[in-house]
Amino acid sequence: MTPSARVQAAIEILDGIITAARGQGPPADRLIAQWFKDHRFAGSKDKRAIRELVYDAIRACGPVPSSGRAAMLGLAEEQADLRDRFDGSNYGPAAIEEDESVAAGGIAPEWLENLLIASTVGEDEAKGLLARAPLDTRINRVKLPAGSDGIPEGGEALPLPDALRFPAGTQVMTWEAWSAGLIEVQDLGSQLACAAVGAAPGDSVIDLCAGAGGKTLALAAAMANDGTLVAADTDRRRLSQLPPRAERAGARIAETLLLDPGQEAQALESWQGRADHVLVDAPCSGTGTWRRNPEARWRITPKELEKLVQVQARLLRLAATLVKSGGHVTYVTCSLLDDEGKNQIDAFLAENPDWRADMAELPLGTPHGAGVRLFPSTHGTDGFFIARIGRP
Ligand SMILES: C[S@@+](CC[C@H](N)C(=O)[O-])C[C@H]1O[C@@H](n2cnc3c(N)ncnc32)[C@H](O)[C@@H]1O
Repeated sequence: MTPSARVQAAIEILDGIITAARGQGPPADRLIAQWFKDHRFAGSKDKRAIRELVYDAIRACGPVPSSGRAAMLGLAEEQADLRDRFDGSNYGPAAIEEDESVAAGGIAPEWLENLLIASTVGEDEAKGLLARAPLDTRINRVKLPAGSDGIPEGGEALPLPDALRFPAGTQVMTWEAWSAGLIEVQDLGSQLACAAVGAAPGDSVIDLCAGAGGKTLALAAAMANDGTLVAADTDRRRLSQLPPRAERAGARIAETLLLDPGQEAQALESWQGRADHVLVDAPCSGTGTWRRNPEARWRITPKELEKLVQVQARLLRLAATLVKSGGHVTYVTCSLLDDEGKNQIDAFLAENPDWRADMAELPLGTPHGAGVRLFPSTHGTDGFFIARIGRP
């Protein structure tokens, strides 16, 4: 493909991504993969260049652009030589007309930028949300006890002993060590969230929003496969991905529990006041994961955010009923918005003055309210809020 044809391909894909973002359609990655499937003439170099153009354009536009072409012209404001690709050549984009619509830059739609500012996220921290993420892994101590061989070479050591960082794009999933369950792909921020729980062998632990089990597997490893570990979620599809992952990782103690939305407490009735730890990795806007899903900032709406905040508050209160005296709830969101983090814990502690903030000591994190925040720019992780509170 010519360089201009690649730009036109990226414009077409961006059109699909913009439509999907407005109508809650498939994520960008899936739309890109579909385009490649439908256009088999694109070679591997074409694919790499097109993917890069698409993601660069998404990152370059704060608000949702009016079209893929407007988004690409927005990117051309940063990468001036891109304008030369609008040459009207065969399969290339038509020449640029005067007064054409050019998508606005910025970090995110204005309402979201305002919320980030109100949540004291600085300009550099906000920009860092759109950086490229490296590839972090966790050594699975269930299968690779300390001192054993088999740890992949070349990884950068990180402030958690089992965390190793590789460059973005490293194909870890093709490695024998991954197939054998010796390592897991997991952002350092997620690993820190699991460390904050403080789960130990023999404990009873509930991972209340387990999804496909990324954190469940880390908890099983921290518990050395000894104790009780319930992985609950309302999403059948995500939860169904957990048992095969647990099998590969040798996480024998993980048991799944599918919840009915709105009926979670009934399904967990037998757990009232019994758990040592409950992890609430709450559903959230995902402002901390824009490095991986930059188009997520075009998808979220104020109304959806409001609904998420309500669900988070409900799940936090449910979690509190499940822990025993002396037990802990660890509340985590991959968001930097205070409404989804600090304010949730502040409100809970105000309503429940007998509970106390009892944050675990972590090697990274900026104190924020009763917990800490992690920033891509400062800590090299996804953005997170993590707090741990204790029942008297
Ligand atoms: C941030 S994701 C969890 C990611 C997962 N813990 C991991 O480490 O891979 C939030 C999860 O909350 C789940 N969820 C949403 N509403 C829920 C509810 N009412 N009760 C339990 N889980 C819920 C979603 O299905 C989603 O899997």
